[in-house]
Amino acid sequence: MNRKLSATTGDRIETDQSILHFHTETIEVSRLSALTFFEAGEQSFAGQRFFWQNREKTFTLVGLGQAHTITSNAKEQRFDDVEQQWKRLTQNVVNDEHNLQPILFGGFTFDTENKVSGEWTGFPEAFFAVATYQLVMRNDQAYVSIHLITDEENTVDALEALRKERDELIHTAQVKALKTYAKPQIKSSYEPYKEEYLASISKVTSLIRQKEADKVVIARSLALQFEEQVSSPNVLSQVIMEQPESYLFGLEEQGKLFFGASPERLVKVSDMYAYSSCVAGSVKRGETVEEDELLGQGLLNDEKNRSEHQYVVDMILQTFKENCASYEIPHAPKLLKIRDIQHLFTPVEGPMKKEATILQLVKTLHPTPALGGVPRVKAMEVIREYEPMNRGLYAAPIGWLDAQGNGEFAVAIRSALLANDQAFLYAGGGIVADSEPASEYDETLVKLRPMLRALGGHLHE
Ligand SMILES: C=C(O[C@@H]1C=C(C(=O)O)C=C[C@H]1O)C(=O)O
Ligand SMILES: [Mg+2]
Repeated sequence: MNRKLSATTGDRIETDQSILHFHTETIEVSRLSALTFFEAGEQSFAGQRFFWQNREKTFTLVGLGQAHTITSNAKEQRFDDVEQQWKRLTQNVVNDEHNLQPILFGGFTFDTENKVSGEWTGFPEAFFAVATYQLVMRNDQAYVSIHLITDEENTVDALEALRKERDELIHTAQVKALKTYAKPQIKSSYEPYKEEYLASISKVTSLIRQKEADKVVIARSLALQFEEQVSSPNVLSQVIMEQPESYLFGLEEQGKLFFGASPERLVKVSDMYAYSSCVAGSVKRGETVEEDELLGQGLLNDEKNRSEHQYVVDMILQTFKENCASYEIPHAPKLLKIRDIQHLFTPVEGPMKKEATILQLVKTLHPTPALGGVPRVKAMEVIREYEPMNRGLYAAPIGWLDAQGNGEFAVAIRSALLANDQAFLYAGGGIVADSEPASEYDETLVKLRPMLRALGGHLHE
């Protein structure tokens, strides 16, 4: 049975342009797979969908269609811009006892000053959407909301049409057996600027030795050409099966799907309490338990990796000191082991100051030295000079927030952009004084592996 939980009708929102009404209505549904719900939108909403699941698998979010989009090209102001637009849009949305509010999902690009054209050309510096049909799965319960944001006064017919389509989508998702997809067939692959990448590691290392910077993260890409077009549900089904210990995300926009499986939390806010994580320093998994332990212990004691890690800890800690009333942080990193790789990991948390918000934390934290470098501005200049690509949403904040200020953003690493019958996979690593090109290259291969596997590849496995 689908139970009706809440309805707010006709909240007035005054924007600069017009008066918008934000209608939301939520029902509880008895059984639903998030992936089949995503798939149910294949006919009508391909290109306007999103998928999100947290690492703990306690919160899953799917969006079909766009009731409203918020974009910004305001450079450093894009975080404030999105925050203000979202506040204005939700100022009258009433929270119900189930805390099922409309959710805004999207991301901010890595670097607004990057002018390199390519697969990301035309993508806004911030892109967020409120779904027309929103599925939230929390604590084993599934809720489907419809959202209608319009300047029309009379919405009776429009809402009725949305309810009808909602029921059809749920029905399709519930009765359709989960498809098993064949892996995409790769026709060819290449590593753009491989030589330039290797040369840049030497150059950046020498810049660091000359004290021009302390740490700079340099990334590269891998391009795949498929035999035929690859669908979003296909690749999402692969990452859901293959990467259970990571944040899973997918965002369709401009006919492409940006997706990934990231182990790295940028920030989570729950009732004005903030959580972040320092993830930097890497080694592969071992073939045996013993080798895995040895590699892990080696990583914990490795000076080069500990220094990569410490820059991240120092910077995130500074942000918590400024934005939180107090904070907690362990004195030494632990190991974070995921399928293909192990990282040094230090969690940070603390109660936020009254004026702090999730998007202000995202703005202050991005890019952490795990993805940018130290000092930040210099590192960004070095990245622009030595990385001949545009990162787009790779290494950037991706996630969600609600109208109450709760939400979570991951760092969009272990990610790829799927564009019809092509894909671009991205990976990088933290360069410090004693980095070596060959081992950094190998580290990127390990980091490319999850997306490569999901896309039917098996290079270097
Ligand atoms: C840059 C990436 O990962 C980051 C760099 C790491 C490193 O250099 O050790 C480890 C984790 C991430 O913070 C990536 O996966 O592309
Ligand atoms: Mg590294």
